[in-house]
Amino acid sequence: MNLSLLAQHQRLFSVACASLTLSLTLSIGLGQAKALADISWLDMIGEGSVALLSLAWIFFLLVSRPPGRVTSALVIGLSCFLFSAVLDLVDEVMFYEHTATGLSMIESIPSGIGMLIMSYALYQWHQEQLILNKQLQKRESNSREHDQVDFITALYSAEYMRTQIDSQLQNSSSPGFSVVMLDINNFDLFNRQYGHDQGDHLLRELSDIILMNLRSTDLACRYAGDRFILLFPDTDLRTAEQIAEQIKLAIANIAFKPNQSGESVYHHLTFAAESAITGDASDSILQRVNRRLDMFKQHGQAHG
Ligand SMILES: Nc1nc2c(ncn2[C@@H]2O[C@H](COP(=O)(O)OP(=O)(O)OP(=O)(O)O)[C@@H](O)[C@H]2O)c(=O)[nH]1
Repeated sequence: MNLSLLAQHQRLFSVACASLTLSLTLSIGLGQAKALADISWLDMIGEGSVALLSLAWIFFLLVSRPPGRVTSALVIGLSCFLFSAVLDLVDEVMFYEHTATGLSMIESIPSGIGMLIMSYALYQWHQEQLILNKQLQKRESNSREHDQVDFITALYSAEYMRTQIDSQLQNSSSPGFSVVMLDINNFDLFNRQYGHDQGDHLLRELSDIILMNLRSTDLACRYAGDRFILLFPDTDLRTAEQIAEQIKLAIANIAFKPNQSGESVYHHLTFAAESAITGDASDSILQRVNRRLDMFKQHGQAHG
């Protein structure tokens, strides 16, 4: 599990810990232990699960969401809820003679406030998701299959591209789409000079530049290693080549800074394009464009 986001949430982590500590201190400090015979174990299991799951939700939020308004509101709301859930749990094993009314008020108010804050956060999350969906459109086509995502670039894999090409072939009576395959030149040398991590970082940055230069209907996937494959629905070969040329130009002009140093490294791509022809299958069109790209690379040509 990747815990790197946790380091960016120290304040929210403290809020959750403070809520847990305060509720435990209050509920244990103000009460007296019940006799074992008076404890309802069924209630303990039910309320214990609510408290534990609230803690688990906070943990998963902290390790999976970046800092921001939505994350803060969700964690603060859940921490309020956790506060009430812990009081509720502990009063199964403690009884409160003099403070019962005060504690029951303290117990019910934070969970209500927590629910309100979380409802606000969920609405904000919904708004955030609408924006993210727009950005995701070029990463994914008609379906979402997270087991086909390449975790380095967050682009879909070649397998996903095959399914999307197949659906293009099935949906149109005469195929009217093009594909482009891009390959980074001398990526092996870059890996050897700056290390594999920097190579991964470069793949991510290049993916972002590729996406930035696509239209909302196009799709980019990682084919293999330093090869990317693009799908342009309803697009002729010439237009697809023009877009690929723009991507190539954009990448050639970006100064990549390995290890955040002052050094600038520029990258060049080779690409090949193919249009679908009658009788094509996803494999045949991918093989054609792959072969064409290999041919260009062998002859040192920029593109076809
Ligand atoms: N960092 C990183 N490197 C990868 C990954 N997948 C493949 N590679 C590396 O990509 C390199 C591809 O090497 P080549 O196919 O020779 O490509 P190239 O060096 O760009 O050579 P040309 O295409 O002929 O210019 C190899 O060093 C692989 O180890 C990855 O996920 N991350």
